[in-house]
Amino acid sequence: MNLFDTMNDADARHLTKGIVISAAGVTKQFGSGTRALDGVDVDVADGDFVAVVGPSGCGKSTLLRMAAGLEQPTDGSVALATDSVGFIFQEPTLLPWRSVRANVELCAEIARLPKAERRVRAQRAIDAVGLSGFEGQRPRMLSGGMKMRASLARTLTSEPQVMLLDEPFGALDEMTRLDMQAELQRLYADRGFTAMFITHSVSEAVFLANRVIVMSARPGRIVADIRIDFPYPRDPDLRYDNRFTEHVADISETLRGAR
Ligand SMILES: Nc1ncnc2c1ncn2[C@@H]1O[C@H](COP(=O)(O)OP(=O)(O)OP(=O)(O)O)[C@@H](O)[C@H]1O
Repeated sequence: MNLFDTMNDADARHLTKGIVISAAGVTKQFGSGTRALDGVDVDVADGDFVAVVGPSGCGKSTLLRMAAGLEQPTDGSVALATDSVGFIFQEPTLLPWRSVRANVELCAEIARLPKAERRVRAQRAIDAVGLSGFEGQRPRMLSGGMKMRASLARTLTSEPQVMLLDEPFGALDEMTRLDMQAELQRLYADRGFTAMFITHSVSEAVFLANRVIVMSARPGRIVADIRIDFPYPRDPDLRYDNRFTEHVADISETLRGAR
């Protein structure tokens, strides 16, 4: 399906062809008086993998929540070209009374996919995130990392056109995190969804994204927008490539100046 077939009129007014997420002049002032974002302009093209890095509290989650329609800007506008969106929060948010399999099937169930199709997709996603053998477990039996894997599998099962990910791997141990990064970029290479991914890890951003956006301290503004041109799928050894470490050094330097 063409993304733009699903655009509603309000979105269409804001979006030019090929742009899936568009934030224009976005400012967010909370009722508490906190000004989280200040004049943010960003366009995410169809098929882009955009990572967003920035100091803690600079408004990254707020921007992502706006893209998902969970928050409204005080000024400016945010438009999304599709309602096929998967959101992965910092917390895995699994239903405790459901098994892993039943949790993973949930999005596909809500999307009313036939049961057999749900089963196949859920199993594929469970295998992809390394949870095979745990299908019958309840969430309380899982480690934090396994819960996050189940959450990722649940979102993958509905095969969203846009994935909005808010520090999904932040709670994982280093080895698991590297495995999940490898898995996510492989899935991205296979499925070609559009992604907006928030992280505090510059090397995670460079490994996953074809574009890294650096935000300033609150109120967040965009201070850099860097292309990362390594082809997908990416080999984990890319991390030892000089061009990779140069990107990490440049972005880290920009981040230091943005605090
Ligand atoms: N609903 C809310 N009401 C009031 N203030 C809020 C609300 N949501 C977020 N904030 C404030 O807005 C600012 C930006 O928050 P946000 O969570 O977007 O930042 P962030 O860059 O994602 O932070 P972190 O990297 O620490 O997760 C913070 O100061 C936060 O306390």
